[in-house]
Amino acid sequence: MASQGKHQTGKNRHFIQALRHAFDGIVTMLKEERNMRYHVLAAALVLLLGVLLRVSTADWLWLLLVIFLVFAAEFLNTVTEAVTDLLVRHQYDIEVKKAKDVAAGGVLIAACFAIVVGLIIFGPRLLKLIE
Ligand SMILES: Nc1ncnc2c1ncn2[C@@H]1O[C@H](COP(=O)(O)OP(=O)(O)OP(=O)(O)O)[C@@H](O)[C@H]1O
Repeated sequence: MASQGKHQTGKNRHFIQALRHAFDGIVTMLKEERNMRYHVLAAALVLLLGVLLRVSTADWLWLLLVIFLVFAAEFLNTVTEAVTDLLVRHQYDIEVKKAKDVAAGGVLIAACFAIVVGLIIFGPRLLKLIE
């Protein structure tokens, strides 16, 4: 394993080590990315609503799909920010702007898709409750 002091810089040697680093990545997202915490909160509310309104198995699959799409888009957004910040060290760069804006656009598209799916699944049920 390549290392700088006690810090690993090379490939993982076994599955558990890879798993630990992947877990570190998830913890970092939750600790350092405010938007990720909002996504987790929104996902928890969606799951609670799904349980309360007893949605069907097919609806659960859609809800889980959009939740994980938003999470994946946010992870890619953070990777883009980290790598581009490393490249330019906070200097303005038009290509960095493009990369960051596109990555943020990906999150926005995924979030809009999630809202549409949520409205289709929960909208009629919530309206029935109100009527
Ligand atoms: N080095 C740079 N060069 C050019 N534009 C930049 C640069 N850094 C940031 N920007 C612009 O600022 C916007 C916000 O930057 P960045 O995504 O780093 O901030 P953020 O608010 O921390 O994002 P998030 O809330 O997703 O973590 C980018 O979408 C981009 O338009």
